[in-house]
Amino acid sequence: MNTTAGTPRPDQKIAGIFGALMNRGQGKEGVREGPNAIREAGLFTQLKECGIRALDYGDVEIQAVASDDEWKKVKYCRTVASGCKQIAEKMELIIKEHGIPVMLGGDHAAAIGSIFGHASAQRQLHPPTGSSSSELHAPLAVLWIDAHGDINTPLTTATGNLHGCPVSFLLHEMTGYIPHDLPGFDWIKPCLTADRIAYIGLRALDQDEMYLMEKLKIKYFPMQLVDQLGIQECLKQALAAIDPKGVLPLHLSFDIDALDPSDAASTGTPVMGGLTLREGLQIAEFVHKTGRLSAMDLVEVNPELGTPHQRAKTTEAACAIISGALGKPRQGVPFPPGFELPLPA
Ligand SMILES: NC(=[NH2+])NCCC[C@H](N)C(=O)O
Ligand SMILES: [Mn+2]
Ligand SMILES: [Mn+2]
Repeated sequence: MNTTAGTPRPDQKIAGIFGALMNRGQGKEGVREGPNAIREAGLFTQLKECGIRALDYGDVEIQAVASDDEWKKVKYCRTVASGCKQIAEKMELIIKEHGIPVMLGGDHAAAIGSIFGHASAQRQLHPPTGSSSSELHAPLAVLWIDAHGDINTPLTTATGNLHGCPVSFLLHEMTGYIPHDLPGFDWIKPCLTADRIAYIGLRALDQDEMYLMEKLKIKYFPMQLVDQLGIQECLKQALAAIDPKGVLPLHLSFDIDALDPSDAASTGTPVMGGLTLREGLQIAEFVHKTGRLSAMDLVEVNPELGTPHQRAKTTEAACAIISGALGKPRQGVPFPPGFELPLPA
């Protein structure tokens, strides 16, 4: 290894990486092994090689709440709710310590906690000015990369899986759709308006989700638009919609199933016809380039699914996307300012 590798770049915030061992937002247990599989695939080494500083904040264990019976159709709502609360606290801690939290999932229900925690921290850093719009939403915008909309409500979900519902808990416009007596979730308050979230990669919206997207005028770029416009144009338009002035801290919530199963098969709800890894990397790099990445999720890696080869590809893709979002240049290892290659004496 050459001596420039690992030279920390002082201009950069430290990434605070933690595992959210959430596996009750859907039925496949192995997704709680996602964070360790991503670590084992070499995430920290890769970051270090590029001079990107990162700290491992350990894991948030999800404690099973006793007698967590289904509420109507919804499965494990008390367990998911209490896990998300801990995740929110972890996010706040990392942001208070001036880091960029990177949540490794776990299933996407964990994003209820990560985005709520991110929003609370931003609110504390930038208290509302008293205007009605600043009261309404915390200063942040969310880019949601996914095959799915994850905007089902506890009443409309067909599967009862909360990983298909996180966005409905976060939007002010959805308040009326969240039942008051849903056990465990009394702590969660919406923290975003629908104009602050955009989606890329969609190809499996449920009927009610499609209705909500249209009704709330959410900006979304399904796969056919990615094909028609190209990923760069989708990114430009998505960010212009959620952050027209280009000033907001950004939360990148990346579900690995946004990628095509040929690049990321080890995930619980794969859908054909997805983003290429290269499009995924362009998303990560685009967000990095704004200089406003403030937190990210990389969720739904389930190393117990697929062949060993598919598992290796999926975890490698996850590492590459995280590294890209944190500033790894795709061409290789960067050299620090002032570096000169020694000549032979
Ligand atoms: N985060 C995910 N992979 N979500 C998949 C959701 C699938 C389906 N729409 C559901 O609500 O159950
Ligand atoms: Mn998904
Ligand atoms: Mn998702």
